[in-house]
Amino acid sequence: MSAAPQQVTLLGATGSIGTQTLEVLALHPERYQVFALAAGSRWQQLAEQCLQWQPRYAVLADEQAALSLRNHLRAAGSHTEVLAGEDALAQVAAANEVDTVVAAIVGAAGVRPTLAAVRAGKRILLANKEALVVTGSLFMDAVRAYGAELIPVDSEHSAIFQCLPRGQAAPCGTPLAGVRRLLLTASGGPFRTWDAAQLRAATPAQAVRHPNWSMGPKISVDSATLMNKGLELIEACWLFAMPADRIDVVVHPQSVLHSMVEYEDGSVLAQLGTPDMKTPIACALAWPARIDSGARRLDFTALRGLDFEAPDEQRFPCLRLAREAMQAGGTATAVLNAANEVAVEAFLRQRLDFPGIAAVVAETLAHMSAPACSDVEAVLAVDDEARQIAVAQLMRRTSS
Ligand SMILES: NC(=O)C1=CN([C@@H]2O[C@H](COP(=O)(O)OP(=O)(O)OC[C@H]3O[C@@H](n4cnc5c(N)ncnc54)[C@H](OP(=O)(O)O)[C@@H]3O)[C@@H](O)[C@H]2O)C=CC1
Ligand SMILES: CC(=O)[C@@H](O)[C@H](O)COP(=O)(O)O
Ligand SMILES: [Mn+2]
Repeated sequence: MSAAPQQVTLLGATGSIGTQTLEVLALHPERYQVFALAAGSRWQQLAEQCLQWQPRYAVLADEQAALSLRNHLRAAGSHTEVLAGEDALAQVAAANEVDTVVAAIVGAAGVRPTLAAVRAGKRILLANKEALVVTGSLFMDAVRAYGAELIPVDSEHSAIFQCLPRGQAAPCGTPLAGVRRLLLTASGGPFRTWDAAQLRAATPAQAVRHPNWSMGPKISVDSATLMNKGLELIEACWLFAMPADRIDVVVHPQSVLHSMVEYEDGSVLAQLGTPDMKTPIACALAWPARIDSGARRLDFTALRGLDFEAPDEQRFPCLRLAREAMQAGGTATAVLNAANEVAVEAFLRQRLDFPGIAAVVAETLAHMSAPACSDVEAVLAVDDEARQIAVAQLMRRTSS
């Protein structure tokens, strides 16, 4: 007898990870059913997805956009119930009927809905790295306390997860025995070979043109500054209970080798594949089983070589800032993330130049004490304060 299909809630359905998740789900209708689709405000995109997938619920954070979606779906004869607001995101993440929650909202906006899924003990497929960067130990404590299952979707963390002994990966709480260090690969982004003068003139259109991956605008800019690798270093610290000084970053411009685990005996295990997020998404969905992802297969005879080099923290200081924030502890990583979100948004709106992103993050960190917090709402209050300080730093820079 075949098992009943898993019920999936997809947070961030209209985004890059969200749409690629639906592509994978479409290959396996016997294994997965969509229970809820959720996004921020782009109701037309969500409407199309709802008409195709007929989920029980559709949720938009934006109330006005939810009204438009409700009217549209009613007129089209859809039975999908439309909900609005942050509480509704948490509701569909925690609903009893749901087995798996794909956490693919971008930024700290994903903290509360993702934690709702954690507290309901769901199987969580985590793309929303910022949720972990912001809440860190509170997030991992909740995973353990509520018996949730956490499977990484981020390509590097999926690679590490696959290279660790099966069944012993996150959330272990202590570094795995026998593991010496983790090696995170970085593409180096679109500006890998650019000098300081070129970086000062870099435009948003150039920054979002990633050499290997097709992704949303925020993470694409993070890749260009190397803040993405900084956020991933913090993400790896929490997921694999590794201190920051046992995680190295190595630039690998081809993005074919997605990260590595070095063991005490000198063995280094790596996971390889074409740069296509459908592979880690399918891996997380079916883990420990393996299913077709629809990704193009890796043709070794077509590879022109795999290159590796050290990251340049002079030109790309965000990686160092992230490592230092992790080592500082308290809520420093929440401050780093909040300032980065403000600065990236300003850069995308052409209100800040490219080097200004790292500068605003550094100045915000310097202006805050970043105390340790014992609950998530207190961390989110620090996030809020950091955003206000980052905006003040932005205004100071643009008025001088
Ligand atoms: N794209 C990729 O290849 C990878 C992404 N990730 C991570 O996955 C996450 C998503 O990235 P990506 O898909 O690129 O981002 P996108 O910008 O493409 O999509 C973001 C999604 O989040 C939704 N969203 C934004 N704000 C809110 C909100 N306040 N409440 C509810 N939903 C909201 C958007 O809805 P709307 O469309 O309505 O605005 C959209 O569905 C990020 O944390 C990123 O770092 C990790 C590895 C790879
Ligand atoms: C696909 C994925 O996981 C992204 O986080 C990707 O790694 C970004 O590439 P960079 O290595 O350039 O940050
Ligand atoms: Mn990644």
